[in-house]
Amino acid sequence: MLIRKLFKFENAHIVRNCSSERCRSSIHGHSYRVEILLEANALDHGQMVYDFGLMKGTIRDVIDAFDHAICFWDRDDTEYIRLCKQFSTRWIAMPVSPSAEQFSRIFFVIIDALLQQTIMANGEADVTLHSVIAHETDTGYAQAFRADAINERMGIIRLEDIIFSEQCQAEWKDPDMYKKLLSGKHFSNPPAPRQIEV
Ligand SMILES: Nc1nc2c(c(=O)[nH]1)N=C([C@H](O)[C@H](O)COP(=O)(O)OP(=O)(O)OP(=O)(O)O)CN2
Repeated sequence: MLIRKLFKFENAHIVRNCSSERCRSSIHGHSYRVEILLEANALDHGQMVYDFGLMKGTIRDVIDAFDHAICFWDRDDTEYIRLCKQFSTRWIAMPVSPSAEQFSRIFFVIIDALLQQTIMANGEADVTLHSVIAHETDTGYAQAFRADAINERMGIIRLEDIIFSEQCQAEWKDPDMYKKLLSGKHFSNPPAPRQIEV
């Protein structure tokens, strides 16, 4: 079974080398909508694949880091990158260009790692990330599956190569969240509620 939760953020970028002239040569913004699709073959004690409320922890935080931020490819012009950092306290450096396709891959890689490092507490069984859909506009989106996230031909995405500015990190509930993710630490879901006999 699949479940899906929608998140939203506003973000600015340039996508170098693309065919659309406006897109490659002018900083512009989008109201992104990101759909996170989780999959499981069994249900937890609440008879859910994964409580939507749990997705409003580290998963929501990491997506919210992109809100009101500028994203740039770390191979972009060094002066452009310097100015992004100078004029925006919220920025994210990415090892790939910020197209819708790469946003969906980036979110897949981060959220997959978050889920794998999360200790489940309410009987959730084999919950995995199925795919991530990044809507850049009302009319265009990209969907990344596992085979896309881990695909050298699309560019290698390592967690350590995604850099969040200090301000982005400071606004997380746990400012050390990404450092913990990088160091393989575990995240704990809230303790299971007392089971009600029915
Ligand atoms: N496959 C992709 N194509 C384009 C991307 C992308 O990420 N992946 N990005 C862009 C630009 O960022 C652009 O701003 C969005 O393009 P487009 O959909 O053409 O935008 P419009 O606002 O013109 O959308 P309409 O709904 O068609 O008016 C370009 N291409």
